[in-house]
Amino acid sequence: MNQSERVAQAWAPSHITGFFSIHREQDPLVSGSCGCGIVLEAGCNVIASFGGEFEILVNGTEVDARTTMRVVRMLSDRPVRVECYHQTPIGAGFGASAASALASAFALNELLNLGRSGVELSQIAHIAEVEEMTGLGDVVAASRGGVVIRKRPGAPGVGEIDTIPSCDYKVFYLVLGNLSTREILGDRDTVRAINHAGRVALREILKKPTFSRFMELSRNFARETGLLSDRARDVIEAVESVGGMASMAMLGDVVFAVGGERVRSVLEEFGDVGMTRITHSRVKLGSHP
Ligand SMILES: Nc1ncnc2c1ncn2[C@@H]1O[C@H](COP(=O)(O)OP(=O)(O)O)[C@@H](O)[C@H]1O
Ligand SMILES: CC(C)(COP(=O)(O)O)[C@@H](O)C(=O)O
Repeated sequence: MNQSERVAQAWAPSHITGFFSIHREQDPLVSGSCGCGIVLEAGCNVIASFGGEFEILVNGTEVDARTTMRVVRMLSDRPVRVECYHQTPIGAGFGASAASALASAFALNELLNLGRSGVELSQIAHIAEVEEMTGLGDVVAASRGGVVIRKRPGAPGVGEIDTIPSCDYKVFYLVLGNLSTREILGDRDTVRAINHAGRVALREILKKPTFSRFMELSRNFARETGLLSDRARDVIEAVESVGGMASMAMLGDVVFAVGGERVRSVLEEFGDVGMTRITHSRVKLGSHP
């Protein structure tokens, strides 16, 4: 196979944040977020190959994927084609931009024989997310897997994280609408509300790091920040009425829920229900079903 025919593949998990606080410094490596979230079996597959020009396709369509383009420019000075195939919705609080940035970094490292380490590549994806304001803590979490507590902000290898011991719970989700992370992170009043509620939630989860406590604190966070839409609140109450647990995926108008088939039935009354599960997998080479 000549070099121009080479391709490299990587996969990274998506991630839903339940609650967070924002920490922005001059240096993107020490910028990020604190909080807690769940890493998902559904993520993003990336195929990298050589091309006549720099090209990024997202689900088959050429788009202005600035976060991923930053990753490309940090790793390659020759034209490459990066194809991102998402297994979760985009712009809906699933950390899709982070998953694609991570998987792109790993695929390009393989394609170009760069010899970078996992932490170095994850830091490049984190920098791209922070500088494009499409995320703060998703890369850190997706680099670890499971239910990840971000105790101190910063890129992989810089921030401090821990985990909540958990099973790979089945996670249902209902997409009610999209939110722009960039817009929300740029709104001063919302950021102030997020930081206050996020600090309280982090303090509480560290006292009792259990999955049910995470879900309870996430729901309270969504209410206290004013980010929870009326419709999402109705959905969460309906899930809780059958003994399930639910909250809002940050930052998307999306409800995520756990609690078995009775929860799926309740959610189906409100619209099309997606399903994935928590995973302890993390970014890796190759594709992932
Ligand atoms: N490869 C990519 N795939 C999807 N979105 C991308 C990609 N690269 C950059 N983006 C940008 O990231 C945005 C989605 O990021 P965000 O609003 O944080 O939501 P989420 O990360 O939860 O999907 C997209 O609207 C797009 O502008
Ligand atoms: C919540 C958010 C700031 C954005 O998440 P998303 O919209 O999925 O990119 C996340 O990056 C985090 O730091 O927890």
